[in-house]
Amino acid sequence: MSTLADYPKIAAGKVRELYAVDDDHLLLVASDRISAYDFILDTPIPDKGRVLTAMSVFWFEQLADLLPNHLVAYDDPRIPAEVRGRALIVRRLTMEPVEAVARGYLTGSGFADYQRTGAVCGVLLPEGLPESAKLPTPIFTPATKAEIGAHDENVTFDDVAAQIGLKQAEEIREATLAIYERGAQLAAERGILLADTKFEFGRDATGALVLGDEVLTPDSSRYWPADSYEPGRSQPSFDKQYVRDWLTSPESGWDRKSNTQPPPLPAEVVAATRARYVEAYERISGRSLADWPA
Ligand SMILES: CCOC(=O)Cn1cc(-c2ncnc(N)c2C#N)cn1
Repeated sequence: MSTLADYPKIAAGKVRELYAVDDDHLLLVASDRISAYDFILDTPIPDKGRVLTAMSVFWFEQLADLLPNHLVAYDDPRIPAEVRGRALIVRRLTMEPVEAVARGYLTGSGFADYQRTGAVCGVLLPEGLPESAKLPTPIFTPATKAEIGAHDENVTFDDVAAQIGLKQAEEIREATLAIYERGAQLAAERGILLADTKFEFGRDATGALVLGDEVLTPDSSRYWPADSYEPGRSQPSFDKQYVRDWLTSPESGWDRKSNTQPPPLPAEVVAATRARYVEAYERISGRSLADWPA
C-alpha cells in the first residue's frame, strides 16, 4: 500500500491537496478543514473530506451522460490508508484556465457586480433584482483563478474566448450550464437550492472536454435550505451557518472586522456542522455515508 509521502504534492488549496501518482494519474485529497470568512479555521470537521469526496463521486456518476470526467477510482490500492475515503485517483488533464461558474441566484460577488453595473460578467440582468433573487435563467459567470487567499476575478465570456478560443469557451459555457441545471433540479427535489457552483474542466490527449476538480459540493457551491429561502436578504448556508453564527456571536469573542484568526470552534458547533454535511450528502445522493469507505 502506498503512503502519501510516496507522492509529490503538485498543488494545494485551502482545504485540498493534489499529488502526482504517475505520469497519467493524480491523487486529489480533501481534508477535514473548513474555511469561514476567508479564514481556514483551526478546528477540523470530522468526515467533511469524506462527505465532499463521496458527493463528487455521486455527481460524477449522475453527470456521466452529459460529459466525461476525470474520476478513475475512489477505493484503490494507490490511495494511502490515511486518506482513504477522502481521496480520488483522477486522470491527469490539461486544465483550462477558467473557473467555470454557473449562477441560478443572485448573491455574493455576482450580486455585488450587479449592484454596481446591472450585469454580472457582462451578462445584463433585469433591473430591480433583490439579493438572492432567482435569475430568469441560470447564467455563465466565469472567473480567473486567484492566488491563494485572494478572490477570483469575474471576467466576461469574451475574455474567456480571447484567452482559450471561441469554440472552447462555448463548449465550457454549454457544459457548465447543463451540469448546473441537472444539479439544481436534483437538489431542489430534495429541498436544497443550488444557488451557484464552480467547475474546473480539462482536456484529455484527444482534446475532449473533461470535467475535473470537485463537483457540486458545498465547498464549490452555495447550498441553501429551500424551506427558509426568502429573496431580499442573504440566505443561510446549508452547511456553514452554525459556524458563521457562532463566530459572529458574542460567545466566540471574535470580531469579524478585526481580520484576526477566528477562535477554535466548540464541540457542539463541530458536531452540528458535521451533521449538516452528512445530511446534505445523504439527502442529495439517497445514500448512507456509513456505506462510504473510511
Ligand atoms: C488542490 C486542488 O487544486 C485543484 O484542484 C486545482 N487543480 C486541478 C488540477 C488538475 N490537473 C490535472 N489533471 C486534473 N485532473 C486536475 C484536477 N482536478 C491542477 N490543479
